[in-house]
Parts: sequence; structure tokens; C-alpha cells
Amino acid sequence: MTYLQISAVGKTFTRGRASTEVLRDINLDIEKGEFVSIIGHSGCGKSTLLNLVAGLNEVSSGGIILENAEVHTPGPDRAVVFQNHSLLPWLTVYENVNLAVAKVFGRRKSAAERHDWIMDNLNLVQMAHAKDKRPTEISGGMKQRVGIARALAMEPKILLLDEPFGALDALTRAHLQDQMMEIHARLGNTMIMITHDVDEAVLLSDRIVMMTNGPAATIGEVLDVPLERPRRRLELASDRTYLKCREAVLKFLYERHRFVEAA
Ligand SMILES: Nc1ncnc2c1ncn2[C@@H]1O[C@H](COP(=O)(O)OP(=O)(O)OP(=O)(O)O)[C@@H](O)[C@H]1O
Repeated sequence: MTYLQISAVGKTFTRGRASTEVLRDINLDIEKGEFVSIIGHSGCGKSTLLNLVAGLNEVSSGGIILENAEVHTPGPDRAVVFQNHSLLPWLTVYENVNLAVAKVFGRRKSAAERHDWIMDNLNLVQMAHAKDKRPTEISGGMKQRVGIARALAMEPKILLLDEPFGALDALTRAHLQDQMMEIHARLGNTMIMITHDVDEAVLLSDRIVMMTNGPAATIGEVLDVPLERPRRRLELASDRTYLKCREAVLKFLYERHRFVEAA
């Protein structure tokens, strides 16, 4: 039984008499525990697709089923991490995570259990030491880590990552990619990540979904990444399979589906 099933999904935005068909006939099955990246040129509809899975927008045609339940609205079973952290600035790191934990586990866990759970998740992203700091007092990479802890603390069925490291410098980005791989190995979560970064996609993913250019974008190809885990970036830099996957994505993006700026 497929965990997440995206079937014949289309999305058209309509405003007044104008309408734009952004996505057409998207079909994708994702298994429990898979790490899937979505890559494609700017504006092709990656975030739109993620937002449909998150339930932030409704599909115009087709359907999305997560563990036998059709997706219509947002829910804590699908946590989203955005490129720019969405922490509340007047709350501490701890309180930001607590907000999600209280909402999801308020009735099911005691206050002591909720506290332990918040600390577990802050520890997972190595942010427990900053639990009493406010978002303005920590770096961009740290804020993203808190956002990831908050999302993980909801124990979602699926973690949706919309360019989670896009705004970070290269070194911080590499560090967080490594942490993400460790978390994935430890918890076995199902994750969908949008990225513009070919190396990031190959390093982290079990499969890479490559999207054609819009309007009416669809899935052009899906690439399996048959690299064993754990993966180490330095060893992979000269690994044949890694380089082949990288080349396949680059060819898709820059030969077969080159980005053409709209007039
Ligand atoms: N709510 C909306 N109403 C109308 N059009 C929208 C809406 N949301 C997105 N679009 C349009 O859908 C298209 C795809 O946007 P989307 O943000 O999904 O692309 P993307 O691939 O994630 O882009 P990027 O990589 O630049 O973030 C764009 O042309 C955008 O203008």
C-alpha cells in the first residue's frame, strides 16, 4: 500500500477572468520512510505542489491520499518547514516548539512528558543549549534548526521541506544537510524536499523528481539515487554513481528542459 499517493493532480489558479494552469497531471507515489526531492526551474510549480500536499491549497483536479485519507486541509500529520523560518519572535526557542507540541499533544502527554519531548527534539537538532533565546538572538542556521525541531516534534507522517537551507551560507548548509541525513537515518521519517541545488538533491534523496517548465508543468523524470547510506559528502565527491546521478539531473535541467524567461 502506497503511503502517499498523488494521482492525476492539476492546479489552476483563477483570479477574475484570468486563469493560470500551473500543474498538470502530476502522478507520484511515495513510500513510508522515503526521502524525495523535487527539483525544477524557478516558477515551475514546486511550492504549489508541496502546498497541495500540505493542504494549504486545494487541488483543481485529481487527488492526494495520505495513508488512506484524502488531503483537503492542513494538518499536523504534514509539517512544513519553509525557506525562511517562521518562528514567533516574541517567544523563546523552547516556547516556539512548545506551541506546536501543546497543540498536537496537549491532551495525550502530561506536562512533564511534553517538556521531555520538546527537549528531545531540540537535542536532535543540537539546539537545546539555546532553548531560552529568542529568534533574534540566534543565527539563520540555528533558526532553521529550531523550525525543523518544531516540525519533527509534531511527529508528522510526512515532513515537507520547501528549500529549507536555501537562505543559508554554503558551510551552514552542508552542516544542516548532514544533520538532516542523521535525523532521517535515526527516525526514518518520510520527507519531501524542494531544492534548487543538484548536489543537495543527490546527497539527500532516495529519488529525485524533476519537473518540466511551466505553465502546466508536470513530472518530466524521476531519478533513483542508488547510493548506500550513510552517505559522506567527501567520499561521494569522486563516487561514480554520485557523479552519474548529478549529471543526469544537470542534463535534464540544462539540456532537455532549459529555463526560458517569460517575455
Ligand atoms: N496563489 C496563487 N495565485 C496565482 N498564481 C500563483 C499562486 N501561487 C503560485 N502561483 C503561480 O504559480 C507558478 C508556480 O509558482 P511556485 O511558487 O509553485 O513555483 P516554484 O517552482 O516553487 O518557484 P521557485 O523555485 O521560484 O520558488 C508561478 O507562476 C506563480 O506565479
